This record gives sequence, structure tokens and C-alpha cells, in this order.
Amino acid sequence: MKHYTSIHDIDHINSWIEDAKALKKEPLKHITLGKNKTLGLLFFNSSLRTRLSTQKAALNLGMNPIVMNVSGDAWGLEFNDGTVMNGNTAEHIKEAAAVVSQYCDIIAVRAFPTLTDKVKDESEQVMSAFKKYASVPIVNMESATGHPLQGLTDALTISEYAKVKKPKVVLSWAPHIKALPHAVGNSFVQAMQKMDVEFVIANPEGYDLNPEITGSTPIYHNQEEAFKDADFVYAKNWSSYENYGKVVNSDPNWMITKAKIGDAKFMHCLPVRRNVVVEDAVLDSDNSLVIEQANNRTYAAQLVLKKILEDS
Ligand SMILES: NCCC[C@H](NC(=O)CCC(=O)O)C(=O)O
Ligand SMILES: NC(=O)OP(=O)(O)O
Repeated sequence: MKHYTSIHDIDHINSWIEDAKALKKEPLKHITLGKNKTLGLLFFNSSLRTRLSTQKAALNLGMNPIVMNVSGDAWGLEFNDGTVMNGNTAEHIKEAAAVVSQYCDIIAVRAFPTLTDKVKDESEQVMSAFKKYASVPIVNMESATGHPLQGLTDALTISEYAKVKKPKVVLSWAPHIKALPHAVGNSFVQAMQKMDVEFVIANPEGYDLNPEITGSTPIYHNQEEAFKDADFVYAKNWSSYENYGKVVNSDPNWMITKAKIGDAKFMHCLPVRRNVVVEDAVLDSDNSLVIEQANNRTYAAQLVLKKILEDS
């Protein structure tokens, strides 16, 4: 594998899950694989889990991670070609990506969407530019339209906790005070579509995700109906896709409660706003998998880095 920028880069999800479980059992087994190799982590946005778990994954493989907050600390980057750069941007991605490629053997990038310019977001301007102008492999640490390290993590977590051969998994929209990206939802949908699970989505009208991604996955606009017999409920807020980036409804009745999910396992990528997205009683119960999901981020990232190192 050269780059890991989408769930589509996973060829056989079940074998990836087994490989990740093996790394979890023996995290230091491949400690020499990344010796003298450098992982650069570039953040255009905030992060707690991705920032730490991806460095941890690199350290488990013997790599040296170096981290930079691009926004604020680096020069303002220009992504458009042919621009007269007499505005706020001081450096073109052509130079920046080429320069960073000399310091790093793999570059991992986090760059959220604008949520105002659908065309720009769907073009994955930042991730595509790094792929184009860097000479080393690129890893997506959450881009405009996807969070494939999270999606792989979630597939691993569901595989670990499934009690039946084909569990029912529900991705539910939940309320939030801000307009949030579609990336986590999109990658979760794509990961579940590759798994042997009964998968449905629940969201209010006006919140259907990109139909090119949801495809034939059933979408319910009635949360209670969707939650019937669920084994896993995965909560996430996202802004409207159709009315791009807008908050068209913040109905508190969509908050996840213990009464609604019963014995189903609860999942969320974190960070989560308590008693807005999900009530305390769910997060504080034994059915919450959120801390274990965050733990699994390390092994998902470690597997991705291992595959890239082995192929480079
Ligand atoms: N990486 C995990 C999720 C990141 C982001 N959440 C947020 O921005 C939450 C911010 C807040 O709650 O203020 C998202 O939804 O894509
Ligand atoms: N789940 C996740 O990506 O968390 P961070 O935004 O804290 O990295």
C-alpha cells in the first residue's frame, strides 16, 4: 500500500481486523520495522486521540514521530495553482510538500472541510495536494470527507465486541450545537458496508449523508424504528449535506439515552459533548465502548503504518 487516505484503500477488511488484533496482543513485535524512519504529523485542526495514538503507533514500530500544528505555526499555505500570492498565503504546497518529504518517510495530515464550499471539500484539496506534491506516502488523519483511521478502528471494535455472527449496527445522527463535518459518518458507513453486519442509518430529514456514499444502506428518519434489536449504536452529529454545512435541525429528542438503546453497545469517535449528543447514563455505563475505541486507534494506525513501511 502506498497511501492510506480512504476506507477504499482497505483490500480485505476481515484480514486487516485480524492483523490489528495481532498487533494489539503484541504491540512491540515489529519494533525494528520503522527503525530510522520518520513519521511527520501535520495538523491543520485540533486533535487529542489522533495526535497521540498515531505517534504511539509509530513508536511501537520503532519510528520517530515529528509533529507540527500547521495552522498558526507554519506559514500560510497556498493550494491554488497560478495564483499571484500577494494575499495571506506565504508558501505554496508545491514547495512545502516537497520540503517535508525530505524530512519524513511518511506524512500524515489532518485537514477538516470548509463546510461552506462543497466543491472544494469534495475535491479533497489539501489531501490531494499532499498526494500530488509529496514524494512519500500520505496518511489521512481526518480530511474533508473521510476519517479512515477512525473507520478502521470502529470495524475492529465491533469485531471484538460482537456477540452474534451478524450484529445489527446503527449509525445515528445526534444533536450538536455546531455544524460538524461528515467525515466520521462517511468512513463509518464505508467500513460497515465492507463488514458482515446488518447496517442501517438513522437521521432526521434533511440530514441524509452523500447518497453516493450511503448507496443501498437503509436510512430511517425514525430513530426508534432504526434502534429496534440493535447490537451497536454509533452516534455522531453531522451538518446537512443537501443544504451543505448548515444546521437545519438540532432536535434534542435525537440525543442518545439509555432508555432508547437498552442493552446495545454505545460507540462514538470522541470528543463528545455530554448531555447534548448522549446522556451521562449511557457514557458512564458498561455498555459504552468509547474508551476502548480510542485505545484501538493505536492499533489501527499501527497496522496502516506497518503496511506502508512493508511496501516502501
Ligand atoms: N476527530 C473526531 C471528530 C472531529 C470533529 N468534531 C468536532 O469538531 C467537535 C467539536 C466540538 O464539539 O466543539 C468532527 O465532527 O469531525
Ligand atoms: N476521534 C478522533 O479523531 O479524535 P481527535 O479529534 O481528538 O483526534
